[in-house]
Amino acid sequence: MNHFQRKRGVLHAEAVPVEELARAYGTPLYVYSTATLTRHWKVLHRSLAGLDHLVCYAVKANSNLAVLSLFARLGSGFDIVSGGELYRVLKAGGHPGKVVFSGVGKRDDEVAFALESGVKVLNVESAPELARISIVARRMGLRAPVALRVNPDVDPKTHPYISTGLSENKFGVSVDEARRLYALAAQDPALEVRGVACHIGSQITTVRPFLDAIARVLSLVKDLGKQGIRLGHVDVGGGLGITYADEEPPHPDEYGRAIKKALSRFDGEVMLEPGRVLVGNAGVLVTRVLHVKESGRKVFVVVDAAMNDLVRPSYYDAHHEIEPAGAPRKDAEEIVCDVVGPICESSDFLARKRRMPRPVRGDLLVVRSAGAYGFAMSSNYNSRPRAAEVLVDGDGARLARRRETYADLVRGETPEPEAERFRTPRR
Ligand SMILES: Cc1ncc(COP(=O)(O)O)c(C=O)c1O
Ligand SMILES: N[C@@H](CCCC[NH3+])C(=O)O
Repeated sequence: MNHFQRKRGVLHAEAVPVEELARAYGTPLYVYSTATLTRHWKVLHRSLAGLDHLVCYAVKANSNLAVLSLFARLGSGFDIVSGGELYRVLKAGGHPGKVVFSGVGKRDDEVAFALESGVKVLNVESAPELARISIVARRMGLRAPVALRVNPDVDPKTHPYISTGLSENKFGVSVDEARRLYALAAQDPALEVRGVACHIGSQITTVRPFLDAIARVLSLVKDLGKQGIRLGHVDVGGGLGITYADEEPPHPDEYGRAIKKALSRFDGEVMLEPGRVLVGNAGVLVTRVLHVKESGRKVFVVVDAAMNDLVRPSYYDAHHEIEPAGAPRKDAEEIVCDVVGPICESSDFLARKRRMPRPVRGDLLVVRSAGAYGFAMSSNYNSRPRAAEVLVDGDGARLARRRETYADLVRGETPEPEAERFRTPRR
């Protein structure tokens, strides 16, 4: 369920017509719904009721401060993959004790920042990383709370770029290696073994791969218990898919209940790292039509949003529904077109071979399901300032991040006289 619905033919974000938001904030524009974000988080949280659990929202999906602060107020934890994400979570009022730090490569300064902030746990993805974290913690006179991210070698049947739980992927350690590393970590005074984590991929549309992964993780937990290594939590990662077109992923409630059942006998805390399922359908990208260009037999609808604003179609050939924000024009002919941006790459498209009523210059189009990995993956390519983001709440909206200005684009590019100069040390 999301709160982007048509009323009298006009698309609304909650009670606000999207056209009004575009007039007020300009395009391209990301619009998020507070009601949808809240509802999604609560549904997942409640589906695990009765189980000691923590929902750690995966910040990478949408790291807007207003979104993070909304989740923080709901009591959410956070899954981060960089020092920058930790900084954002803290700025947004997130509790460091509910933060899990994932990722295959953490710099020493990022590990130190996490340890001094008091994060809940660092998910460790290799033997050298475990050794390095131990060194940093020892230097700081601290014990680092760690979990190993196990790669359970199950096929999540998703796009290869976002599959992470196969042995050929760079993520995590095998179950066998985990056994060896837990034994090492348990002996290391600079490390405190807290739990185990796994994350098998993203946009997964059946429960089965999650359950297979959990079964493997639980068998590891049992074996370690026999060796006297008790794990206090199991983190099942994120990855639950959403409907972009005709996918039929399990409802978050069904997914939550399945996880709860699979882990009902586990005596400890269960953690989740959902990203897309919480924010994906809570956001849209609004863009204005610049031209309708006919070229031979092809029709290109040229809009003011581009691959720098939403890279998913170019990058994964991902499908996003696109529809007019206003009431459909009665006399408009149906066309098959490519919806493209102004960037000089042929891969700059938001949709290809898409059937829609022929728009005219100035019309607003809404790209659906853009709340996850939308703005978060945007860039300044072609020196395009990044779009504004607004958070709608009932019949109002507030700016969650202002549109970048041209000045923002060159900020940090120091003019020559003050430029920091690097000198090679004298030999
Ligand atoms: C370690 C980790 N946790 C959580 C997530 C969130 O995934 P999703 O947005 O598919 O829920 C990801 C991204 O796939 C991830 O790499
Ligand atoms: N960026 C991907 C998801 C990656 C998940 C991160 N581990 C997407 O847009 O679908």
